Amino acid sequence: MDPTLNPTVVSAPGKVLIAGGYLVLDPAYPGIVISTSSRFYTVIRPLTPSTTNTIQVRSPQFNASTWKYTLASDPSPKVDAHAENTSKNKFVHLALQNTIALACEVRGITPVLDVLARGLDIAIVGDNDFYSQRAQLTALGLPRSLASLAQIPPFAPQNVTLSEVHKTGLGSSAALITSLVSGLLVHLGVIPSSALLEDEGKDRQLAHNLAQFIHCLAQGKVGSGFDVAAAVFGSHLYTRFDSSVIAPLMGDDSMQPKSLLQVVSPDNTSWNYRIRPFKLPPLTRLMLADVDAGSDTPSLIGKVQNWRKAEPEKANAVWTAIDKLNQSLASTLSRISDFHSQSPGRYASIVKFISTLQPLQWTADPSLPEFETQVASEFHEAHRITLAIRRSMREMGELADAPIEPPEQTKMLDKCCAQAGVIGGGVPGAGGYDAVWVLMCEPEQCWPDQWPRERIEYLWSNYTELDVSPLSAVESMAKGVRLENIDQIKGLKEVTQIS
Ligand SMILES: Nc1ncnc2c1ncn2[C@@H]1O[C@H](COP(=O)(O)OP(=O)(O)OP(=O)(O)O)[C@@H](O)[C@H]1O
Ligand SMILES: C[C@@](O)(CCOP(=O)(O)O)CC(=O)O
Repeated sequence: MDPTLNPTVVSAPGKVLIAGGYLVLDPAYPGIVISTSSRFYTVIRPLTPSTTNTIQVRSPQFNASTWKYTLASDPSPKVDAHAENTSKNKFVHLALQNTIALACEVRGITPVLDVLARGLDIAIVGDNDFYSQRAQLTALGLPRSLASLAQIPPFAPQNVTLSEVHKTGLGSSAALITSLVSGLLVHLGVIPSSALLEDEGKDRQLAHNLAQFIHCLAQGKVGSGFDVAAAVFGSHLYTRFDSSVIAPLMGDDSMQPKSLLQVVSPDNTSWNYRIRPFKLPPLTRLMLADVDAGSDTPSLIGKVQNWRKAEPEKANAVWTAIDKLNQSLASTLSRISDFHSQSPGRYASIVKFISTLQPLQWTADPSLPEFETQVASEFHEAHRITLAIRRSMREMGELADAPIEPPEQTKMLDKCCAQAGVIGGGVPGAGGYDAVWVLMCEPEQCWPDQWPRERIEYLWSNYTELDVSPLSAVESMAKGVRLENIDQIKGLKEVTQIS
């Protein structure tokens, strides 16, 4: 098969941290991270016309976004950006440099040079959700609704450069790095393509460790890493790794690590992150919105860290209490999923029943049979815990003088969480004014205008105190990074073909 027609295509999902913001920076506390159906795609083919050792990277959704590089291999593999590139892309450059260096270490330089003999064309695109679609919707004269988002063509051009784009907080850089690094690992023969069809295994861990390190290097800091972990493994309960594992590669000579493999190897026991299985309960739906106010995440993190240093005892007490709630949320949602496994039919009918009732009424009917009462009570418990988490996060915000859930967001979230069929909601990740998440029942059928998601859409589109725009993402059922067939992803072939 002609590799130009049959490119290597790898996708990786975005993320939403629904519980554990700030706490997850400390290995003592896990976070609940949900991976999204919105993904980044990397498409790798030989370059036409073929140019030995040249790598062309294109982001066709953006203006002036093509970067060219040359691989020099003497004395060791080095990727140099062409002087005529009109901008730099540190994330892409570091991903190329380090993934190629690893491939040379694992396979030897000759097989890698063989793959690069015709040069490489790499196209990178992200689903529309990663970038705000407000301007597109306005230009098309469409209201801000899920139906309108479905009318925007896939991988729509943003008509700006990458540095000007308005991101929505789904973790574009982590998904981009994960899909690019994993795509290269497959294309250069470091891992077999079948590795990305399985959910677990050492090759997936290798992709994680390498992507995690490159993402830290590109960001110039080591965060908790939950975004890269979600891009690789899908939704899960995340406990962070100790940053000392990548310290040897984070110094000044980081472009030329001595033995990259030794550090990123899945056999390196210093990688101590923990990934515990988790997914949202069946017949529920996560809805996300981009709030056009914006917050500076590093400044929020700085304030929380300063407060923790200044008042360690109080901070530990607050964090212990929040962690207890976060863990109860995870176990309550998992118990709800177990009820579904026990009796999918009865589970479906109780979800339909509570979808039209406000949380207060879920457990009020004494005539419900025991199983249905138990399921409804667990849903109510999840509702109660999400409210308690929000209260505690607000308390932390007040103590640290950081607007983690600012009053405007509280007002809107309270309205969302009081709707019939809504389980809970919050400000994802570091919080602030950027975004909100809401979890609701999504029954198999419903009377017209009775879907919880329609109520939330209606509320958001008529909300005047904040500028709220829904995203189309739901939870990714396909877990983390995966191999794709270009013909099965709508619009991908057209947007990535070489013009
Ligand atoms: N489509 C793309 N093509 C190439 N590089 C991209 C693309 N999207 C993002 N990037 C890279 O990722 C960088 C943005 O990373 P940054 O860490 O600022 O975003 P982020 O925090 O992941 O954003 P968000 O969570 O809001 O999506 C860009 O400067 C660019 O280098
Ligand atoms: C505050 C923090 O815990 C979460 C930030 O999440 P987000 O980028 O706002 O989705 C930082 C981190 O985990 O790296």
